[in-house]
Amino acid sequence: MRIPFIAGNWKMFKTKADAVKFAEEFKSLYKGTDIQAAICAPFTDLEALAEIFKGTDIKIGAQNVHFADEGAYTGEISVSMLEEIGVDFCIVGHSERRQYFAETDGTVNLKMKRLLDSSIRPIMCVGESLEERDAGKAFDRVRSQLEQGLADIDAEAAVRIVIAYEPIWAIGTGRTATGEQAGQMCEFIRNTLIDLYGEDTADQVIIQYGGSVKPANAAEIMNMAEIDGALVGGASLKAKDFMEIIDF
Ligand SMILES: O=C[C@H](O)COP(=O)(O)O
Repeated sequence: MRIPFIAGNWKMFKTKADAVKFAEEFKSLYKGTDIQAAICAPFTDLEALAEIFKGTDIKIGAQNVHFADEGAYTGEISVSMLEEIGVDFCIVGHSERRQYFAETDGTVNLKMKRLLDSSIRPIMCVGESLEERDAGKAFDRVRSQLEQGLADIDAEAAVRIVIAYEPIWAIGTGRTATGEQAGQMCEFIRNTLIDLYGEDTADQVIIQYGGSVKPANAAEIMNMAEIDGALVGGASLKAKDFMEIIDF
């Protein structure tokens, strides 16, 4: 039985003061639902969010992590540093990190393995560009991201993974994939997971859709059979909008 999971990804928005304001408002709106909710915030906001959400079901997530335990990696953050402040989830391989920070399927795989060896659950992002979609290569691209990102990860670990399907052409553009397009790719992801791990394991993996999810289209997306949740960018920045998505 998969518990639906809706996570906000704040990207590089919100100072600590902004985060505290959001969290207090969101906590007052959040009445507890059957949906798991989380906010993936900038590193500098995480400790404050952990403190405010303590004792609630609202989880917190980071947006990136380094795969090494420690070392001379200026500007990086380790898994233990995140664990120490009570982080529950961590996004890995978001298309913006692939595009602007040279994240590759190889580094995604290293980060996935390091996180799966910790208490933090990874949210691994996959998705094709518009050129790939137009060239009929969307499914090949996503399959290759899954195969490489999940290389050498066994079924026992794989059940803790969240996969977020985020078509790059739908991120921040207002151009959402239709429920049918998103549902079709998420079904393909489930079938790929069946090939890699067998039905029992694949059945337990949460698959989210991300890309211009808003209160107005959340129900259409969430009602697709193989979509278990959403990774929400822009619309997670306002407590009321994010709550409306969770209450779809
Ligand atoms: O991680 C979230 C996605 O990049 C979607 O962002 P968006 O909802 O602003 O399109």
